[in-house]
Amino acid sequence: MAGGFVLIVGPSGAGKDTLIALARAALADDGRFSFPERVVTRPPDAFERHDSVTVDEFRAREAAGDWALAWEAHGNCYALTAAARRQAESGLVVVANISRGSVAEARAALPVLAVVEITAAPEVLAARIAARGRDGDQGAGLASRMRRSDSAPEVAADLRLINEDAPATAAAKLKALLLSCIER
Ligand SMILES: Nc1ncnc2c1ncn2[C@@H]1O[C@H](COP(=O)(O)OP(=O)(O)O)[C@@H](O)[C@H]1O
Ligand SMILES: O=P(O)(O)OC[C@H]1O[C@H](OP(=O)(O)OP(=O)(O)O)[C@H](O)[C@@H]1O
Repeated sequence: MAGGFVLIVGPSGAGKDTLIALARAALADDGRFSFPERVVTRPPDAFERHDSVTVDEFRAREAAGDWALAWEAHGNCYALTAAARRQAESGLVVVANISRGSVAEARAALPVLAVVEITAAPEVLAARIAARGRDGDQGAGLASRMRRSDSAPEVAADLRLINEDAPATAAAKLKALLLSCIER
């Protein structure tokens, strides 16, 4: 089996973290998959398991070559680690959420098995972000996330999931795509 990344992208509120968490739970006993934590300069929260670091720590680790892919958005710095890349290179299917703007760079620099775009109608996104209530999800933060949805680049995705029904519906399709990566 050739390992590599399955990259999850889409606008704020589409359900990326939700579907990744459901797929991770469904595949928890399957050692062929990895769902590594991203490194983010955001305090720990209940919405996404991530490795929370300061900006200074992020920059120091960047200088040390610790990142496989890094980007900035919403006033935060984000990275996938070199350790995650080594997992992909050693044969695991590594599932991670990145920026739509980083897809081309990721395809050029990393072993990428598939890009999955999660989406939903703009009014659905706005309602979900407002209801989510994470720091930055209200007022100007909500407006900025919605503007970013509109201005994002077209994504060359291998699978597009419209997550407007129950989360389990799209999560089952994501799980099927992940298992198909193993069988290639
Ligand atoms: N299919 C769905 N139906 C209803 N609510 C959903 C669905 N998928 C996700 N949500 C909710 O929408 C909000 C945004 O989901 P989240 O996974 O944080 O999106 P993203 O990571 O793409 O920004 C969360 O509060 C989540 O519980
Ligand atoms: O360039 P974009 O495609 O707009 O994506 C920018 C960032 O936003 C999302 O992160 P985050 O989880 O912080 O935000 P979200 O939950 O509101 O999508 C996504 O995972 C990227 O890290």
